[in-house]
Amino acid sequence: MTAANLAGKPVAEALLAEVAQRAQALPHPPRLALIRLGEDPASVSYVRSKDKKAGEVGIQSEVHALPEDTTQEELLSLIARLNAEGSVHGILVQLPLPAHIDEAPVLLAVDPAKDVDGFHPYNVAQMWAGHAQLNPCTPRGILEILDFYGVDVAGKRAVVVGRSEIVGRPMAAMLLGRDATVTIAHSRTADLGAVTREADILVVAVGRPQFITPEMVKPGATVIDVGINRIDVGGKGKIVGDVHPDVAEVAGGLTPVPGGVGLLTVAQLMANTVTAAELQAAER
Ligand SMILES: Nc1nc(=O)c2c([nH]1)NC[C@@H]1CN(c3ccc(C(=O)N[C@@H](CCC(=O)O)C(=O)O)cc3)C=[N+]21
Repeated sequence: MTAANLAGKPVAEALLAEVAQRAQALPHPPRLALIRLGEDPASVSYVRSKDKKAGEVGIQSEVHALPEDTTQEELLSLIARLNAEGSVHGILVQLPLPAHIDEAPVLLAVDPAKDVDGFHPYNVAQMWAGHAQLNPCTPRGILEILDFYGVDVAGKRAVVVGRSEIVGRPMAAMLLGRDATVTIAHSRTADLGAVTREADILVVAVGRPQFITPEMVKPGATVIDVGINRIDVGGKGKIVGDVHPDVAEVAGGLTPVPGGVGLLTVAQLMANTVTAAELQAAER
């Protein structure tokens, strides 16, 4: 068997086309503020691609590139200013933040209505309660992939490997919201392979290259690879996922890396920005 390639591109294109239409229909163009501290190359590149994609779908974006040594107070005062600015609909603080910044108060400072990452504790609680308006981009984008390729979720066994606040935990909440039977596995899970082999839908977000091998996968399962690991292969940089390529021989469907989930993370950020703008327009 060889797994269907669950490519992100057609899914992202369909979502972005809908987003562009919704942006057009608004009284004012949606506006997204992207905040980044320091010059971490991955963060620079991610923020650049978000900024570029926004322009393509009619979202006005602005990058606030602050120095690495920006203080917590300075960052909080920028967020307060953007919260108060009525024409700004979405605010994203790129993670990870430098070590001297305390992340929790920063996420708490973003107006929940402008929290296009879905990381504010109010939005996290709404999500677990099953009625969030703004969901974290990566797991929400994964639901778009499942829907696009016709993968049923209700009643299925879903296993999420990884318990991060930005992927694993919200993914579990959203799969539960779609009536899956959900298990969260992690680095301390005993006999991980026995757990992952139960999965009809296996979502892997552990940040370890090629960690999931074929014998850990139920034949025919849908496997979603969230990993983006930059590794060195014979002196050349290469991006690989958390799932070993041989898994394609047992899985029913597999997302590629690159070209899979990452594309949906960015597309879903655009969707969340338009949703935030729509909700704020309705408030006035
Ligand atoms: N506040 C915040 N929100 C985020 O949403 C957020 C963040 N911080 N910090 C870092 C992670 C990572 N992330 C990705 C964005 C785009 C791709 C992406 O475009 N991937 C492409 C290209 C891969 C590449 O060349 O790097 C692909 O998978 O094909 C991946 C990952 C957003 N994140």
